[in-house]
Amino acid sequence: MELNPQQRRAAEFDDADVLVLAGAGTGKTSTIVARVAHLVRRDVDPRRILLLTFTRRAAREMRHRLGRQIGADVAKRVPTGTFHHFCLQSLRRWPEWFHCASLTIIDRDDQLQLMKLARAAVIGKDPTFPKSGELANYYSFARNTNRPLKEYLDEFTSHEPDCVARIEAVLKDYGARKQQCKYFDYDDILHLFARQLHRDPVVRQKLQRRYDHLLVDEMQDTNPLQWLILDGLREPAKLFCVGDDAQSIYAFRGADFQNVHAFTERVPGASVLKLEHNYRSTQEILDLSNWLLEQSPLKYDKRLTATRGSGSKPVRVEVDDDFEEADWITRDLMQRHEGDDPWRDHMILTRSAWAARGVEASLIEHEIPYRFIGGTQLLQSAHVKDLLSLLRVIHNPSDQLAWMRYLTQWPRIGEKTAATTINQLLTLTEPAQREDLLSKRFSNQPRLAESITECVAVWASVPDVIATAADKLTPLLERKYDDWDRRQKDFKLLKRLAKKHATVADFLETYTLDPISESEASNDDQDDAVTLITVHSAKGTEAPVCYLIGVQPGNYPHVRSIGDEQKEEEERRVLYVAMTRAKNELILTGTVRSRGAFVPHHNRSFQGGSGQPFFLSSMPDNLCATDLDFETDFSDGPILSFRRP
Ligand SMILES: Nc1ncnc2c1ncn2[C@@H]1O[C@H](COP(=O)(O)OP(=O)(O)OP(=O)(O)O)[C@@H](O)[C@H]1O
Repeated sequence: MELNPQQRRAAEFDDADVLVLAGAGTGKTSTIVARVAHLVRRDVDPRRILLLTFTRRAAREMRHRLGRQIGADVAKRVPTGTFHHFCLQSLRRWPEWFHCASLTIIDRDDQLQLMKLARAAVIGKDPTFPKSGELANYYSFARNTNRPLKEYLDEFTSHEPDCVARIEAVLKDYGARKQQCKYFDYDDILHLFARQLHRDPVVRQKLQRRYDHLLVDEMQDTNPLQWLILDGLREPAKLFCVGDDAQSIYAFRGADFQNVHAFTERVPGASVLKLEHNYRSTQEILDLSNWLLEQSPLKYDKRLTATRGSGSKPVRVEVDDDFEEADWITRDLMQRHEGDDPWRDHMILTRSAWAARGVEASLIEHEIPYRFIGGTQLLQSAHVKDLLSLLRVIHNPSDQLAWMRYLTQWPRIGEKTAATTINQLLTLTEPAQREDLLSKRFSNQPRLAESITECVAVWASVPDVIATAADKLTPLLERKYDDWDRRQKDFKLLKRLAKKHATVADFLETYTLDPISESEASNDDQDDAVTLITVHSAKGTEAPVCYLIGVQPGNYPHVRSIGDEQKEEEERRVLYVAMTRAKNELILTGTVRSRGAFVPHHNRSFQGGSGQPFFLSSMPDNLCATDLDFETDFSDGPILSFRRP
């Protein structure tokens, strides 16, 4: 692929720090990859180029593309990964710099468990007090935006001072519990790294000396904490950041627009370059996407033009309910497949895994191979967590949540017995002492201690550890879960994933940091499959044919965001990101029911009957074809069937 002059200028820009503002599909991934290749050809040591991406998937894709340009061996030497991955690796590599000898990364579920304990201890029973999920969000948001908790609570919540003080007390207790169990939640990783980087000049100097170039993808979705990390690492290293303000969809996690908008103020002398030619989509798809942005009160100053020229108009398909929507899509997919289109050319985009359950069921029913990215997370399933609890207690004997899960899954061990046992376990320092305690205390359950001993014996081989754990726990779990036949296949997936990891710690951490979905794991090596994907996971992806489901009032903008201008605006960008994934065909499906209100068939105009705002309600007719423009077939199944023009 030949770079265009704008892309080449960016890739080879050697004068200063640079921000590349790149619209959707304008080749930013291609440009970043070309930049790394350019630097390597200019004799920069690949190990001194740090490439930070938003997801593990994006990192894999970059490494793959880079391999094609400079050879896989050289590409492997370029440190490439997410901010979390990079920071965690640094903490592990130089624990003395960060004062963190051993740590266990906990996921959102564990975080909530721990928060529940803290809330119960400090507040007791008070249904009016914020729930654990809300408290965890406050905690995370304050840290990602790098604000003191009180300042954040005062500014962004409407709680009374007394309540703010109680929230602070719960979060303090949560912090103490974390420390006691040697837990690190997701945000601690960045926080600790950034804190040391800025507090300790020696650490800062050592880290700064390691890199000559910092390349950052999806700059618009970085948060203030991530900016602090970049700011601490730059100089003499040069920044090369690529972003698109119209694709910023992570404000809910603390992403900060200013990292793009205020770039030149923060990095004196930096240049801003633009990529404006879209290579992905046909002009009709871009016309609709451009129109959507133009409706915003924010000035995005963005009009994408298609280098590919004209194609077919996006299509709106209006359905009565989720079933009809699912049916319509599977039939359309099958029709296309019969016409020799491979499954992999099709992507179905959804707001959430929950919203896609109808479509997923229909794909299964019709035996259409699919991969769900962003769907049910493999490591979150109860039976998988049961198995992982065994690995976790060996990896970190202070891991109280894992002990609780591990012990209480055995018959006749309740939370009380488990809690007293855990208290005793925490006082012991040697593995043999713990195993001894467990085998004596639970002599009627010999497998409980045996499982630990046998896993420890094969600890050096991750696949063997998983196989042993699965073997020991299966008789137990078989009895616990009614649908064991369905569940046990996940253990096979775990064994397959295990092969990719050198240590159990790495295995546990990788998927806690960037969870993998059940179907993603099972269809990892299946080449020809439809992609079902949440819009938030879809950044950086594309497909010739994209179905965007649930395009209806109540979803765009989402009911929860209505009335909050910033959130509504983010919702617009979510829809924009979704639309701009399509290369040749974009199909928007949605129901005409909204909050129980039904719009009569002849009145269907995608506006819903409830008066809820809807981004497409004033869409000019010429931007989309509707399914009603095509032949209607009442003979079988769904009311509307669609024939491609
Ligand atoms: N110079 C070029 N010539 C031909 N095709 C190109 C060129 N640059 C990019 N492309 C193609 O355009 C498509 C989009 O490129 P890429 O994925 O790099 O875009 P992006 O800017 O990262 O997109 P987004 O931000 O929307 O995810 C890809 O299929 C890529 O191969």
